[in-house]
Amino acid sequence: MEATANAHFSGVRPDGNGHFPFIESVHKQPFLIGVAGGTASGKTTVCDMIIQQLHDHRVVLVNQDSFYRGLTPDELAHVQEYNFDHPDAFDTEQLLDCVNTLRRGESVQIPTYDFKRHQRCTDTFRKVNVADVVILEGILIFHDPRVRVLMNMKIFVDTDADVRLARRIRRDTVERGRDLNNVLEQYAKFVKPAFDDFVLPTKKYADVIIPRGGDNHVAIDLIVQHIRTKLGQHDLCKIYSNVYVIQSTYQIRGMHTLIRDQETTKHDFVFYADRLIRLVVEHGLGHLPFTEKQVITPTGSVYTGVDFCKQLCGVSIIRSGESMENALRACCKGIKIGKILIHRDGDNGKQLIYEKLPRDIADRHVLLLDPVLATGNSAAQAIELLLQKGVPEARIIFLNLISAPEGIHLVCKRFPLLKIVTSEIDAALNQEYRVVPGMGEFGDRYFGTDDDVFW
Ligand SMILES: Nc1ncnc2c1ncn2[C@@H]1O[C@H](COP(=O)(O)OP(=O)(O)O)[C@@H](O)[C@H]1O
Ligand SMILES: Nc1ccn([C@@H]2O[C@H](COP(=O)(O)O)[C@@H](O)[C@H]2O)c(=O)n1
Ligand SMILES: [Mg+2]
Repeated sequence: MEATANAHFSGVRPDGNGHFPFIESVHKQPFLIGVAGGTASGKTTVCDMIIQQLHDHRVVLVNQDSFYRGLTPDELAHVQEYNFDHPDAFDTEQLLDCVNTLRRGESVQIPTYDFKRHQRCTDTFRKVNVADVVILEGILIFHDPRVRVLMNMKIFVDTDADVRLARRIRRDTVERGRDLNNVLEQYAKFVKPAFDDFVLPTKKYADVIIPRGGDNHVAIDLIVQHIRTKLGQHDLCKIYSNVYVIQSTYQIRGMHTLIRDQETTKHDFVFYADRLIRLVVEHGLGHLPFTEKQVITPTGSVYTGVDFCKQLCGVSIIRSGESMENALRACCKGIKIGKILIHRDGDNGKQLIYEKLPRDIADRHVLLLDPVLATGNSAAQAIELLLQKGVPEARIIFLNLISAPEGIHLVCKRFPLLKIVTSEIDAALNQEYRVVPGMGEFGDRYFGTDDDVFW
């Protein structure tokens, strides 16, 4: 990408929330958790425990059972031959519709199912309102990739088959009015083979596997703690539409695990921090306006694409921000990069002591670089300076690896038009104003000036 002047801007306009239509708005919908596992493994019990512990959030439970297809008279006449454990027993299209409705923030009517009659209760629906967390639970809830892909977190409840069978016998004879012989026959003929063929193969999709279901309080506490952290991030993205957290993947979480580990060597820290920085920079560039452009390919065909925004520059907040310059240069050939040094002046705030910025900065989009957003004081001071230099607030994109909620509140309240692009939002600041869990002094670890480094 060239970083020369004279770019012309696209006709693409931000929507009412200031988003460009090509940017996906991740994390704005309810946090979706999938809970799968064999019959009577304790899925419902685990969900109830999670809901109880998340009492200060709006959580709704949607059971896959509600989407069982009602049996036709013919199927009903041969119910002993019907496989309720096969994926086709469920109306997954309807389940998908309901989940998507909830994701759009709308309430939905969920069907109710009668296990005694093997029928839908045609006149009874359960209204499920919009919530912070939606839990989808069912033996085959991970089976359809279209449903699976919507989940922010996937849990598999793993309970011994004998224990499950014992529970199933008790439940089906007591609650579902079944005869013991029929329960055993159905189990051998359908439930067990379908578990092996359809349920167990979905265990690999789980982020968390809970052995022993509801008895495993440690696992459930950890899951709830994780959901709370994620909801914190989630809430911030809902409050501030200008905060973008890059979509989390195992690769990204793996890189974060490495750079946050105090025992990671300087070499590895730099390597993985650089990879993450590159991702954040690329995501940040995706928020720049663009123009449509047609080119002729070597086959002589027309390819209609886009042309990058050319009026941009980087500004790093010294010293940590300088670690992000290489990634920006690698993405934007010849980009101008200015610098701002903010010196801590006692406990009462920050003092700017150095700035070197492109003279025409007011005409450019600015990518502000600092790997950690903690209190937000340095960032706010740097942003104030950019505004004084004539940079419109809406043309500033602040890129960082980790943001603390306190910093996000400060920056977003003061500068509502600016965008923040980050790779993770952490839990909070501690009493020393350090981000927790955080990753320590980024500059020291990156530039090797930390006395305690392990290498
Ligand atoms: N840890 C447990 N100890 C004893 N009984 C349990 C435990 N977990 C679940 N149960 C019982 O086993 C049956 C099945 O549990 P449930 O949570 O409904 O499983 P699932 O939703 O996976 O089918 C229920 O009757 C429930 O009360
Ligand atoms: N009419 C029906 C419908 C379903 N089943 C069985 O329910 C099981 C799933 O529910 P869990 O709470 O155990 O996850 C599944 O194994 C079906 O065999 C049924 O018996 N009758
Ligand atoms: Mg259940």
